[in-house]
Amino acid sequence: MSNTNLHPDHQEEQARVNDISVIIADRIKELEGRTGGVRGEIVDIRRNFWDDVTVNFEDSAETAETYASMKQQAELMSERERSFRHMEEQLGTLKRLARSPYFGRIDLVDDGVVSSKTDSIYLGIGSLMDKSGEHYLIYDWRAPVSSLYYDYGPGPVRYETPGGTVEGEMTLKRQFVIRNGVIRSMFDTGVTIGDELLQEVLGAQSDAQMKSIVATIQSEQNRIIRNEKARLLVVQGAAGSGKTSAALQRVAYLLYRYRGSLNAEQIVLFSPNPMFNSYISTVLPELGEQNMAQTTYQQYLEHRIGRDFELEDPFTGMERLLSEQDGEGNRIRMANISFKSGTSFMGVIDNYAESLGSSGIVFSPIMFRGRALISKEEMECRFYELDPSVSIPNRIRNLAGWLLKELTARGKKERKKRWVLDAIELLDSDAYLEAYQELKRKNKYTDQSFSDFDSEKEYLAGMVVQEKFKKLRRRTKALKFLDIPAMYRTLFQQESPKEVSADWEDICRQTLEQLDNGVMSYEDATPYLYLKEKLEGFHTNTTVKHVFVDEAQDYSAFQYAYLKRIFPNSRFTVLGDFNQAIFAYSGTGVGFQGLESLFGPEETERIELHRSYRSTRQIVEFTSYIIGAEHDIVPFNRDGELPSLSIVPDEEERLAAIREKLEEWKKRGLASCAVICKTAAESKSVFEALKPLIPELLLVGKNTATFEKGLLVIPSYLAKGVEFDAVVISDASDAAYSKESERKLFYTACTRAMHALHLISAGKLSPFLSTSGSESTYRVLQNPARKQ
Ligand SMILES: Nc1ncnc2c1ncn2[C@@H]1O[C@H](COP(=O)(O)OP(=O)(O)OP(=O)(O)O)[C@@H](O)[C@H]1O
Repeated sequence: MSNTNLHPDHQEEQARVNDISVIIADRIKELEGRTGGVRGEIVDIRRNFWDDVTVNFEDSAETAETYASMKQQAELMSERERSFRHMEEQLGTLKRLARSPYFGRIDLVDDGVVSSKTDSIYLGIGSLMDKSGEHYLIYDWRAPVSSLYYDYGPGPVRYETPGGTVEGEMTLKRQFVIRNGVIRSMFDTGVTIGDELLQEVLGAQSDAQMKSIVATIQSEQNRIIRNEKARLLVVQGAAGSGKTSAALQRVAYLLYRYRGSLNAEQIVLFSPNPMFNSYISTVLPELGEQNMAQTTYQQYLEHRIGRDFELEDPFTGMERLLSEQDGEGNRIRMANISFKSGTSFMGVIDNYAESLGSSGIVFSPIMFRGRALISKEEMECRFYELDPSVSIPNRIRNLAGWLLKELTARGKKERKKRWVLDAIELLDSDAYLEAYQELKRKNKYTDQSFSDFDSEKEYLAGMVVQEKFKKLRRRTKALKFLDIPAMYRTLFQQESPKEVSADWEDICRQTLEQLDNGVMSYEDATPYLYLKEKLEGFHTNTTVKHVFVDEAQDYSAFQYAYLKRIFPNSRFTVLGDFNQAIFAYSGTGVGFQGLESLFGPEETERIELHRSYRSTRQIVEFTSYIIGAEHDIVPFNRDGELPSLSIVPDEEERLAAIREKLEEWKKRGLASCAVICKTAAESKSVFEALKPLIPELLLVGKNTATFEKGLLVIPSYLAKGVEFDAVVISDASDAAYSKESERKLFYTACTRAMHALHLISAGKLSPFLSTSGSESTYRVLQNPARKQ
């Protein structure tokens, strides 16, 4: 990094930082005072709430007045609370600015201004005005003018503002690293922002949490962050090209740009696994914004259908496929997965659902005390009597209304039954007291003991039946009288729907077997939900305005079509890399690549990122060969050691080599080192063998909720999206990675390394390492690591 002492403007810039620091400190002091005052007011309002409200319920006029006065007090309190929250947010931003007020400066000469005065624009993570409130001392990085910093180097520039296009000349572009009020470094840059600063940022060690990249956003990333036109923004980017980073800064940008009309709860991010959620959780708060809603697609499925079935998660399916040998069973399973991932299966379900409009809906009888209180036949009869031109969900709702009425009527009949009389006798005295009070309130007590006894019994019988029927009513309201699992099953007992799949019969057999075991495989879950919603009505979420899908290559075309349907008012930003499409159901990323058809080309924009920032140049060159993309992926120019490979004779040596590497890296001070194994089973066995020798070793599994630094063993498919200082690929042999379907998995695993990558192979080497030309991208360590 350039030496700041040499920069001629250093003193002047430091003086400005000092001035700004004083202003920020004053503002903080003043705001803290005001915040304290508002806090006190809130405490007072809460404490005196009832003193300040005139409570009188004597007549309707008094009651209305009481409510009005309560409402007024409540409004006053929530207004105070709102301004308190706002001040707290401002305070948070000021405190962050105090540590590092800005990271960039651009000098602009506006072409349209006669005097051609140069404006110096300083960029930080929040804005700061001068005392008059008329001039910006610091511009928020998301302000329109700040875009110039990311998109241009010195020279002619243009940018859009709400008032139109502004053209001008950038005469200076300067970067700063300021920590605790002191300029650590500053330098003037050309077109690309801060190769020097980027070098430093990327060369640093990884963290348990992802960092914000606002100081070094690259122009191609800026296009993603500030895109406002596309209904569907598709980002295809190489591993480590900053897709997740761009997505998170985009959320921050949108929250700024649409402040007032968009809040964090209206943005949803689908992420690959729960651990990833923890990994990215600090980026937005660091930028002074709240986190968006985060979920995994699996969590969503579980929430919607987890009670109907044991839902297989994608990782279990993955583990099964990776561990299985090639064979007919596996071939059918692949055909099954691929068929259910496509939208043609959606068409099959549409046709099936339509046919259910005239016959075939399977109802579950409403059972009570071992008998059908309302039979399937009754429901069927009632349903198919309804006007067939009305949609199925509306007819179902109508049927539910009828069933609820029937439950009331049949409940009344039930009151005379022996079991009710028996239950009344077992009631406690509170129930009797309640009956007495209720009858008295309704003036049904006659003081004639016989009829009083009868009314009481009748009342209690009503109570008993009502209590028992509660569950039936609840289930009816939840439309549980529809037997969706049976209908989904029937779908696979049909004659082959026209030209759907040559493997239809095999697919049916395999699916039925699985359903009979009570397991819903991952590839069935969305189609099942789709059928369910076709019949019950779609659970759409109209409040969400932006959906982000990270690791977008892992979603099937079917899942995308479904997501579009449940978020009808939303724009979509999907970010993925078809070279990392490792799940069979993603059809090697077909759903992702064919996304244009979702909204049509007019509403879709596609941006490609070819530059990779995560790893050293050597690692990027090595990994690019694995997928034959050596000419497509451009490494950021950061040097490191060549990836290395140990060829070892046996398992024992393999473990010794892993241990040796981890110890070497630990000594070098690399804080996060991962041993990436192909499967969870292999991870467990490596972990168990090494744990006694390396006590701090951690095992990451699909349920691991937080991402931690340290020495980890992790299965390849869970390492998606995250990164480590150094990575050992525990088994780079032909036995582990040789099938074409495993190439992307191998690539994904290797691309997790930032600074160092080591591979170990016992036995024949994976063919993915022997692409012609790739030999020079790694070095083979001749001596196995084992120490005697
Ligand atoms: N403009 C940038 N400035 C600084 N760091 C960056 C920039 N862009 C990306 N990075 C860094 O590069 C690394 C990879 O970024 P990120 O995880 O967002 O990439 P990705 O495309 O989502 O990767 P993958 O697909 O492999 O999961 C991160 O450490 C991130 O901080």
